[in-house]
Amino acid sequence: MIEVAIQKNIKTYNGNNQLLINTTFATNTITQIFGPSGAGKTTFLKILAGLVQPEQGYISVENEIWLNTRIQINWSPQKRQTGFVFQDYALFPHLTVEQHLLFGTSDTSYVQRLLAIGKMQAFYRHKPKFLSGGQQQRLAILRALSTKPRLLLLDEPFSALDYALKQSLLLDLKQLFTELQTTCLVVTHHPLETEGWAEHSFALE
Ligand SMILES: Nc1ncnc2c1ncn2[C@@H]1O[C@H](COP(=O)(O)OP(=O)(O)OP(=O)(O)O)[C@@H](O)[C@H]1O
Repeated sequence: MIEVAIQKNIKTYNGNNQLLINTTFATNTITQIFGPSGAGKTTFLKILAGLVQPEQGYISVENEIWLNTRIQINWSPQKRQTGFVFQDYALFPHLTVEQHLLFGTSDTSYVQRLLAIGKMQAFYRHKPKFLSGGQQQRLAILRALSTKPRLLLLDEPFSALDYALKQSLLLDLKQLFTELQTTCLVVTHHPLETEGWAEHSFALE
């Protein structure tokens, strides 16, 4: 189980606001997170990854305490080892597709498997600027999986994919998550897109 209780001041165009989240997530499952634009979905994922600090908070993952501001526990992003797919992908411009994946693992057969899951075998030597938007998005997902993360945080990860590609990717990802025992939190503007795939939903008001 993942337990979260956080309070974060967020700056909006019409002043300051508070992001208050107090909930639990089941591990080894997929939870979709939705809510209106500006509600704090991206900020929440970044807090879980350790990239943004809340004013007060507690995060535990399977009884490991990642954050407890009351007693100054705050694991670094490196120690939390989450996989993260950013909305803007954050790819490395100078690395090829294959090098992106080898950055996270030295297991070359796993790299081949990831390339197959993303239908990226033909592009393994390409750098990001020679990839389409959908190919870049798939690479961002594969890179996040290259480290076999326990917790995978996806921020609008399927927005650039066509229907057929998305369906086959969703199936393959679910199989991989089961094997790796990965817990996945996925932010989406289109809950219908991941309905049926995600086992749980969480609404951020
Ligand atoms: N590190 C930060 N510290 C304080 N406020 C922040 C920080 N990062 C973002 N914000 C503010 O928090 C609010 C929520 O932003 P966020 O990107 O998390 O929303 P969102 O729900 O993901 O939105 P969208 O659906 O449009 O992507 C915004 O008003 C933003 O300006």
